[in-house]
Amino acid sequence: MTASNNSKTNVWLSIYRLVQPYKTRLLAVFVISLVSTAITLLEPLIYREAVNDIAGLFVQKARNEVKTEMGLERETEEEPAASFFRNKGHKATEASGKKALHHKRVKEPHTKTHVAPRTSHEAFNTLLWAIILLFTINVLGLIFWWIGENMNIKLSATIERRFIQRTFSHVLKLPLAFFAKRSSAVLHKQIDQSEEISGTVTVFTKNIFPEIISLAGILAIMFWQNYVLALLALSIVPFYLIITVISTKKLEMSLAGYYEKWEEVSAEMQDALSGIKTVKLSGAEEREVNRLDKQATSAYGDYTKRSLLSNKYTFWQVLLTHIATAMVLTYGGYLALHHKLTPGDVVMFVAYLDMLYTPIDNLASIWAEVQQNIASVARAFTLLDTNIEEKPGAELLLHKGNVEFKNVHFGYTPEREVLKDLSFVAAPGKVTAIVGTSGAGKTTTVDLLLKLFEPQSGEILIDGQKLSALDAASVRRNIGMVAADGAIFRGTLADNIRYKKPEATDTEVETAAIAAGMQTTLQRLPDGLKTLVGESGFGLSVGERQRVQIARVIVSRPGILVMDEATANLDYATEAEVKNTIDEIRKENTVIIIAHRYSMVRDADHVIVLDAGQVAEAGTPATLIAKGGWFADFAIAGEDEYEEGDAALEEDEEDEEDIGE
Ligand SMILES: Nc1ncnc2c1ncn2[C@@H]1O[C@H](COP(=O)(O)OP(=O)(O)OP(=O)(O)O)[C@@H](O)[C@H]1O
Repeated sequence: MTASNNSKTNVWLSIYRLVQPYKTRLLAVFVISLVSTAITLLEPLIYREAVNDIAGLFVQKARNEVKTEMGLERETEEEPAASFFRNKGHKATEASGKKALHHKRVKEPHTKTHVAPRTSHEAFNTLLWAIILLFTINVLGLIFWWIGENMNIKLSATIERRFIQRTFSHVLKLPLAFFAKRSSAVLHKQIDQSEEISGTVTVFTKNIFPEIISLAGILAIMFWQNYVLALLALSIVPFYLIITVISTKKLEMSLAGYYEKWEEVSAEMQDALSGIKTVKLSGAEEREVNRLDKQATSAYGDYTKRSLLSNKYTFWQVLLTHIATAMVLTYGGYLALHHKLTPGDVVMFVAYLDMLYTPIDNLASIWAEVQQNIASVARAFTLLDTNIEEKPGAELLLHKGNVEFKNVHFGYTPEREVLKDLSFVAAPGKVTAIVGTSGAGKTTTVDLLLKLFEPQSGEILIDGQKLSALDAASVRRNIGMVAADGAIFRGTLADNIRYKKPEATDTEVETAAIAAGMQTTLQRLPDGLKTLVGESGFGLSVGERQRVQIARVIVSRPGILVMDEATANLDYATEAEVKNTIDEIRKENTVIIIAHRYSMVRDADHVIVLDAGQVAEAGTPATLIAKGGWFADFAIAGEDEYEEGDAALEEDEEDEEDIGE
């Protein structure tokens, strides 16, 4: 089996697993769709009876004319309407009753080669019954279609919902390294294949299986009625199937690239829209449009090529059906002229022929559609096939929160080691600061602590428990992380603050907000904590967004607090407020601070200076300043900046006082 066949089998297996819980409902949709399709198979049989009875009227007329010529008694004809009312049990006149009784005779049946004579009232009756039956069949078919369609819609919605839930929940559990290589827009499109999946599933129960069964029914009736005509009608089918198979294969081949290009187009748009401010400030609108245009032109090119190819095959398919109809009409007409077939049989055959190609046509187009859907559904299933690397482990039993890195080596890629033999301890009840040049590996260090990545060698311990053996979720529950780029979600400010601890009370949320220095923000907002914050925390300044994140961590009362550039966007006054909160927290917790600003680490208990993934200096701020190394320079530069900031702050306060006076 080739790789592509193998992956296709996997997709079908995955689809099967997905729909298995809905077997009974799928079966019900199938049976109802089958009834609504199968019921219409009776139509041509009714046409035949009606056409033959009307033809029988002419036979009767011809017979009477011959009898008149020969001087024999004519068979009396009755007014059709009178006959109808009589048959329906209405009171007819005594005379007409007697007349009817007199003419009551056994209806001679039509045979394959002979149309039996019919009186006007017999032909009228048949016509009337044919109309009633055709109407009833169509209405019943419509009712079954309606019921089936309603059931199908509900089932599709359930399958779509289950599929999107499964894929989304799986993707959320994937390790962070997985997301680093992918655009979120592409991922979003890959996850959202719900319509295609339900379309693929229900097309089987609603269309494919009922169409196949009706096809078998039509063939059986055709062969039963006249196998020569049936064979003639079918002589075209092999050619039709060859075209269908070729077209499906060719159209399918062009699909994978086509989908990839579309994902690129939407990723391109999302990138530009999410970075709209940068786009505008860089005057890059035109460039972005041109970039999109290039991607879109290529995607549309593929789309057009595919559609033109599809039209070409449709043309040949339809032409073949016309040829088949012409052949059946010619031979059927010939047989009818030679009294070897009744006109009703010919009409019936043409009607069945029409019905025969409809399911073949439908099956071909449905199959092409399924192939199309499968290609995109396969992309979603590849996501599901991506292994959840976050292995389950033991629950972290947090005691005091002692963090220890022991000879840790780590690299994002095998070629480059980012952390080299890193060892340090962050003790409980103390603030440990990690500083160093940009790219030294500070964020990587805390990402390893949060189990977002696994070290290649060495060990990380929390209260003596090996991180590698612990459950990632339980580790993250116990560590509060405030990052510079943390997200604000759509919802109220309070919802955002209790994101890590949904059960937090309103008072807890409010206390945390105040501890994070949000008092002024809350006074400014009309609804306070109930204020809705939009996408990406729209309506909040960068500093305010950072304070929300600090409050989020404070409310969750983590045993270990990690702040990665958490106060970078705060003014010195707010930073001082946050530091007071940290001072409170540090009494019982382990605090790790990563900062580029000296003011944030000057009161730390222990400082680690990282340089190219290694500890270059370590000790208290005072000892490191005394040593006169990198930290000493950092402190001097930081003090100057802090004093400037302080002076600016004092000036602002004085100005405000002046205005107040
Ligand atoms: N997902 C990633 N894939 C590959 N390399 C990465 C990834 N994330 C970071 N790096 C690289 O690892 C190195 C350390 O990055 P890290 O973010 O830990 O540095 P940092 O000290 O926190 O820097 P900064 O102070 O600028 O935030 C950098 O050279 C960076 O380019």
